[in-house]
Amino acid sequence: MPVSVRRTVVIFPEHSRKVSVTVAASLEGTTPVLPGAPAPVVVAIDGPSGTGKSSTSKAVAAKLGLSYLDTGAQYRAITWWMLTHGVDVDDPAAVAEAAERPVIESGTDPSAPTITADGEDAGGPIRTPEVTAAVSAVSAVPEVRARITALQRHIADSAERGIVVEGRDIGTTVLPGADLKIFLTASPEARAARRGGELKAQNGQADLAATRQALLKRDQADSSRKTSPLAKADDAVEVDTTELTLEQVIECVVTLIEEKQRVA
Ligand SMILES: Nc1ncnc2c1ncn2[C@@H]1O[C@H](COP(=O)(O)OP(=O)(O)OP(=O)(O)O)[C@@H](O)[C@H]1O
Ligand SMILES: Nc1ccn([C@H]2C[C@H](O)[C@@H](COP(=O)(O)O)O2)c(=O)n1
Repeated sequence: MPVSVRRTVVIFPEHSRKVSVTVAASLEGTTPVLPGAPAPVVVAIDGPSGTGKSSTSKAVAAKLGLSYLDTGAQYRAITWWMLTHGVDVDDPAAVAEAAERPVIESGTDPSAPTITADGEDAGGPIRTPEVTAAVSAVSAVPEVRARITALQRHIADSAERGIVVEGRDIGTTVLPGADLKIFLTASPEARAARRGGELKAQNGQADLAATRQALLKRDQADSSRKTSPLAKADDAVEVDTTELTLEQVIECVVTLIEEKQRVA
């Protein structure tokens, strides 16, 4: 819950002038909004699996003092809840009927994002192969999308300093009025190699061909569903990350945001 704290903050250091302001800061450490701070900026980052959305969005948000929302984690959390509550995830009617039941909560600190379902930490279980295999089917159900989209808009509206929201349909559907829209891409080979690197670190081995197949299968399901499929918004900036390091992608997005803020 927000509390009021008095802090002395140097707003114009170049003039050695200290200005004392009363700022609202949350006990969880949310950065306060200061007079003269840039206007809140809303950034949508979309793209297929393994293009670097999460890594880039988290780092950019941390650098610029913005909130961060991983919308894929929300779809994974509702999928995990359904799998553990006996809902048949291959039956769209059963999924639709259960869509309102779990309470899904996201923590938006980019240095420690969290996700819970009915208060239970879902951060680990949502990354299991079972959830990954079922999430495209669950997230295709319109009732699930309506519920999660409303939650995402509420979180974005509440972000005082601005937010980086990453997913598949943020620029097209969730936040069509975002200040900046980025669409990340990369070749299937590059994406498989990146995911393969993660799997190797976890299990000591990785089957690159199978990883590539699984990525493409999920892309196909996410791009072909009827309700808000994975798609680039007409006004999104496309960044092909195939030949870029993660640091270069982060720098590119930070520069695009700063340019937007300068002209705003
Ligand atoms: N430009 C890059 N060069 C090399 N590796 C990268 C790059 N961008 C991201 N990675 C690595 O690729 C892996 C996948 O990145 P990340 O999870 O950010 O992708 P994503 O688009 O969010 O995927 P998903 O949609 O499946 O969650 C991570 O291990 C990350 O460190
Ligand atoms: N805005 C979004 C975000 C995610 N999804 C679905 C489709 C993905 O396959 C799945 C998991 O996302 P990831 O954790 O891999 O980013 O969630 C979606 O439909 N819309």
